[in-house]
Parts: sequence; structure tokens; C-alpha cells
Amino acid sequence: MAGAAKPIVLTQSTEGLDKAVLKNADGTTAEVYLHGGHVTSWVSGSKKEELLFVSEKAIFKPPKAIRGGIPVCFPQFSDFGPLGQHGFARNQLWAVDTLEESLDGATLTLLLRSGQEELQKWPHKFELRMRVQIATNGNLVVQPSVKNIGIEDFTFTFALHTYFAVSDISNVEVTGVQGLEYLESLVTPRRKEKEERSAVDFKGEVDRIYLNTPDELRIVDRGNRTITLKKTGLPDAIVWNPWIEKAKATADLGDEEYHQFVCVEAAVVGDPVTLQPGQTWTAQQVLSVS
Ligand SMILES: O=P(O)(O)OC[C@H]1O[C@H](O)[C@H](O)[C@@H](O)[C@@H]1O
Repeated sequence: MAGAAKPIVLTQSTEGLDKAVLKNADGTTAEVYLHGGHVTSWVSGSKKEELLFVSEKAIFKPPKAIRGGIPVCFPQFSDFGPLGQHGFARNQLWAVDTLEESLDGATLTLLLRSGQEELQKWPHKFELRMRVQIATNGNLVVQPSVKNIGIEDFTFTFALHTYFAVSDISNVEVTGVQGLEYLESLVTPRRKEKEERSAVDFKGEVDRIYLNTPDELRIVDRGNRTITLKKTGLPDAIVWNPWIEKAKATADLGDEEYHQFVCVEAAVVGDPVTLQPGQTWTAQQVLSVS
């Protein structure tokens, strides 16, 4: 890494929030905020493009979650439980657990440990880690893990709520979904349906929880690029674009910004995870671009 900048730099954002900047030898970079344990940027060294979307109206003011990047939904996805939408991990300040600067690439692990505030909302003792690595080939590797450090079992749902930057939503399709069952979230209560098409496209609001998907999904941005999402331990995948009305109704999202992203969220929702005392759950998401 001759002459290269330090692989991991701990710094502050313009808003005064602590963040880490990861860099590897091929010029790939990533940014991770301690607020939310939240990845906000992944710039490919080969493509020289930002691959994650963050809203121009994102509010960088805790406890508000950052609109874009990779929010961590824990211990609850959406309204699948008694807590507020998507749980509380995305609203909390995490700590730096470890920094690893090796030939395998820059790796940062952030840690959220149950504290007073979380215990009041959810009376279980846990350690939640997010290991974020830029591999030497420029892939973004994210490994969440949850350890039960209490004396009773607990059960949770989880999602990596990734916002992918796209040229325009009309150019996008998400492949790998044919024949899958999904929960349609645009109706109340959610309804189980079967996907007949080989890919999801976007001509209006889409909000679906695909169950037991293949480990590999593709976000195809026609004429631009393809992102491959490979996952383990995260059997489900939510596909979301808010479209016109919901974008307008979302204060921290620009009215026209729904054109610029799609969320594909590797998750465990349909069959929640139960951990006994001392047990650890680990999962992985690897993003690559071509
Ligand atoms: O506005 P947020 O709480 O960040 O949620 C944003 C979106 O997250 C997921 O994709 C859900 O399936 C959507 O129903 C929700 O609108």
C-alpha cells in the first residue's frame, strides 16, 4: 500500500458526527457512521462511482435515522413486533469495537451493547456487531452478529435496509425472485402472494417481503451497472421503492428522489431468530458491482 492513505480514518462529518472512512489499495472507499452503525457510502475503485444512495434531505441529527445507505433494523423489522418501526439500532450511538488493517482490506467492527435505554424498550441483554470490510477486490462485505449476553432466550427480526443508487428507477429490475412467495406490504393486513415474474420492475410503489429467496439477487440498472447481492443467514429480502406519494409524504426524502434508488433489504423476518444465553447469530452480505 505504498503511498496510500491510511486504510481506516476516524473522523467527523460536517454535521459533527463521528464516522470512519475505509479505503483500500484500488481506491474503493466506504464510510460508516457510529450513529446507527450505519454505512453511508461505498465508492467502487474500478467504477469510480457511489453505489449507495443517501437523500439530500437526510437528517444527520441523532436519534433520527439517516435516510439512505445501510440502516440496521434490529431487533425488529418494520412493524413485526411491539417496538417502533425497524427497532432502535439505527437510532443509537454505537462504539468502535475493532479496527483491522490487513492485506485482506480495511475492516471496521462497530458494537451496540444493550444499555439502559434499549433495555427499557426491549428487556434483553445483547451485543450487536457490524463488521464492515472493503475486500481487496472492492467488494463491500457486511457481517452483522448478535450475541445473547443475558440469562434468558430472546427472539428478533433483522434487516440490512440497503439503499442502492440507480440511474433511474425506470431502468431497474431486481432478479432472483421467480416462483417465490412474498408478503405484499401495500395491503393491511399483509397478504401472501406468489411471484410469477422473473424480475421485479417499478411502475409504482413496491413494498414486498420475499421469503426464502436464493442467496444471490441482482439489482440490474440497465445500461449502467449490475450489483450482485450475496447473502447468508438472511433468507428473506424486502424490495421497496416509495414512488411519488410516499416520497412526498416522507420529510427526509426529496419529492423526486424516488427515481434515484431502490431498497433491497437482506433480512430475517418470516422465521425470526431465537438465541439462547451465550449463543451468537451471524450473517453476511457481500455486494459486488460489474
Ligand atoms: O421510513 P422508514 O421507517 O425508514 O421505512 C422505510 C421502508 O422500510 C421498509 O422497506 C418497509 O418495507 C417499508 O414499508 C418502509 O416504508
